[in-house]
Amino acid sequence: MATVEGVYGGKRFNLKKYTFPTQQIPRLHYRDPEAERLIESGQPVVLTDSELVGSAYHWDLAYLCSNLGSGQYTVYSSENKKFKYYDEKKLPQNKDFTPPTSHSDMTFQEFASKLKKNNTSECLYLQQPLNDSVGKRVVMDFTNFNWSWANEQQRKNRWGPLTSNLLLVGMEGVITPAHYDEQENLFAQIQGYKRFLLFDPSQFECLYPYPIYHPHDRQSQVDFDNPDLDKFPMFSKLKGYEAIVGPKDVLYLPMYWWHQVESLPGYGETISITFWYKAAPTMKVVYPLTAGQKVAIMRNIEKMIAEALNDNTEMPTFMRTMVQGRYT
Ligand SMILES: CC1(C)c2ccccc2-c2ccc(C[C@@H](CC(=O)O)C(=O)C(=O)O)cc21
Ligand SMILES: [Zn+2]
Repeated sequence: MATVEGVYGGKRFNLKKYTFPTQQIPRLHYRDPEAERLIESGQPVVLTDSELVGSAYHWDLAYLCSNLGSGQYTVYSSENKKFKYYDEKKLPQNKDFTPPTSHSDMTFQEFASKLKKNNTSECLYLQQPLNDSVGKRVVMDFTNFNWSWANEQQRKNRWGPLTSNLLLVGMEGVITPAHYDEQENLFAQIQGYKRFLLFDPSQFECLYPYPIYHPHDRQSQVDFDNPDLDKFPMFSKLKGYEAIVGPKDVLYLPMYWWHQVESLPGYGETISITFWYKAAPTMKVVYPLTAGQKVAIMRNIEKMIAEALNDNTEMPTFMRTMVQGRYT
């Protein structure tokens, strides 16, 4: 895989080279009116100086080992550095699906010792909602997050309720392949560097997500390292954005925006915390519809058809019949 050298904030990074062009995401002080405008209009922006998780800037593997208690943590394991999320609830209706990663529960101490052994045959990614099983110092750090600013953003942008704070600890080099989420996300980086590749929701037609009933729903079918342009011709039209997110940075990642996230090698394990907010209930539909709203409409239609047919194997024929020679 070809790499290109990137310099950012005086640091050098080995960045994987892809076939599509990208441009930089703005990086602004969190109180900059332009930053507020971008968030308000659902555009990604890297925010500095927010101290959103300032009380956790001292979190490192050792501190978390001593203060996360002996609770069980979900640790994903992959043979190839890629962590393609899959929805376990959809496995029964997809008999021939083989999960690309496995996961097991272990204490944080067990996870940390595996990281130190770094027998890099196995790639590990800890992903765990922060809950009350953590030690009291971590609870203290959590309560001291900059909630007044986060709550202000939630109110001003009419986001729904905060649904979860995920603690993420990844081995350097792990990659979360391209997908979109249905929640607003304030992504706070504590340790290490993550490269975000971002794509506007209108790039849906270039990224070919799996069918809605597939365990990889919301993930792109395209292998970014070896795109099959016969199967996915529009991928050659893809245009993206990118940002390197380092310690103390917060990335506002708008709902429905596609993202691929790479824990950049050479700077140790990455520690991040996500703040996921449900979407605000759409009170009054305003036209023209946004690209994200059109994705939501497509999802609802796919769900309805799958439910009505009650047999996913009929979906391809049904969808083709509806569109071929009529809407093509
Ligand atoms: C890949 C992994 C560990 C995972 C496995 C199984 C179920 C869920 C998840 C999950 C959810 C969120 C992230 C964080 C981030 C990507 C990144 O930072 O790597 C991201 O996509 C986001 O913040 O929206 C990462 C993961
Ligand atoms: Zn995501």
